Amino acid sequence: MNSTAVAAQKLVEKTLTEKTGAHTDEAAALIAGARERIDSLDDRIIGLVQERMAVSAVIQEARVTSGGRRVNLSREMEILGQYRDALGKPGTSLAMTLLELCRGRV
Ligand SMILES: O=C(O)C(=O)C[C@]1(C(=O)O)C=C[C@@H](O)C=C1
Repeated sequence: MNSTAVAAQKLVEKTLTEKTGAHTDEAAALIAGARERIDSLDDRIIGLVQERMAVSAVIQEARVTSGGRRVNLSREMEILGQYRDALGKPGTSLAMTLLELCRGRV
């Protein structure tokens, strides 16, 4: 590497360190790699949420078309319990947000 390349590389490293909040290059590299995995997981989670919304709409449409109510509270209680059992109290909030996204899309 010539001196310009070394200077450019240093600039990149400094930026990476600043971006991650790490105090060593090693930690900055680890964090950058892990953030890529998180971005990929978040993409998949968003896709799954969108898929859940579509499936929920099919159920609600069938129920409403058959003369029933769009919302089914006993089923919502089951879902809230499942998330709370798996994730603790914040799981309940997550499930409520998911149900809010899924309700009313018929
Ligand atoms: O399972 C159902 O009966 C649904 O309508 C799906 C769903 C959900 O998104 O999980 C949505 C609305 C209901 O109030 C309960 C649950």
